Amino acid sequence: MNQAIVQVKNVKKTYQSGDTLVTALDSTTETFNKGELTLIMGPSGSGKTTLLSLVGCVIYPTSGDVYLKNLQVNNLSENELANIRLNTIGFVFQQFNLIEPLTALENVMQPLILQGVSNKEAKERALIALEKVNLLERKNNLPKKLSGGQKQRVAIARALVTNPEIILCDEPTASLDAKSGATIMEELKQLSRQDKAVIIVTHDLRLRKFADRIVYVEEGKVSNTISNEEDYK
Ligand SMILES: Nc1ncnc2c1ncn2[C@@H]1O[C@H](COP(=O)(O)OP(=O)(O)OP(=O)(O)O)[C@@H](O)[C@H]1O
Repeated sequence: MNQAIVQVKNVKKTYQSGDTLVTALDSTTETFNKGELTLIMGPSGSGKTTLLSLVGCVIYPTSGDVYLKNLQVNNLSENELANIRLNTIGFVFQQFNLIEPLTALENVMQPLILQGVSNKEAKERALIALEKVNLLERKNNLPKKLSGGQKQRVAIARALVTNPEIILCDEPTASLDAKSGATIMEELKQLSRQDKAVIIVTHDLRLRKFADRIVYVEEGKVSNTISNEEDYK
């Protein structure tokens, strides 16, 4: 049975935008499980990235609670949250966010160096992560010498090199052609099968067939959650 790893309970997030208070997310309760690939879908501006940011301990809720492995995290300090992010969560973004002057290998080593792992061990583990995404032969390339799909695979290797239990992705396939996007999704699906929670914000309807569960967000609220048995397969 899949085990709950992140729970948001009755969370609300508002932003002050000039004179207006924007409610990005309201009255939202949702559980995310290990061993599952979950998509967060919904119209533009509906609150998807806000939900992902709360799950990723990147922002604090205005009200409500966030639990990560049964630890209430919304009362923790910025530093404590930074530690949780470094040790428990891997992030993958649409724009890859690779460091341009560093090679693929050095990019993947970065989270480990931040964790205080020795250079030698960081290199060994980064090579294993690059191998997992079939990119070992490109290890010495700078990002500008990689295709979009290859850059995203480096970003995935960087996200998984610390062996995080949660992998969060914001539009990971949006900059990619259909074939590279499908490869990335296969790799993310495989990671979910290694007992990780993989949570992906996307507009791309084609990704539904990879999902175990789809959480639909509309106007700042979860409108529907579908367990993806046979619906889209
Ligand atoms: N830092 C911010 N300051 C002010 N308003 C914000 C901020 N971040 C998000 N919002 C607003 O909150 C609402 C939800 O934004 P969010 O980015 O979560 O939506 P989304 O569903 O991810 O949108 P998209 O699909 O277009 O990326 C929007 O109205 C947005 O303008």
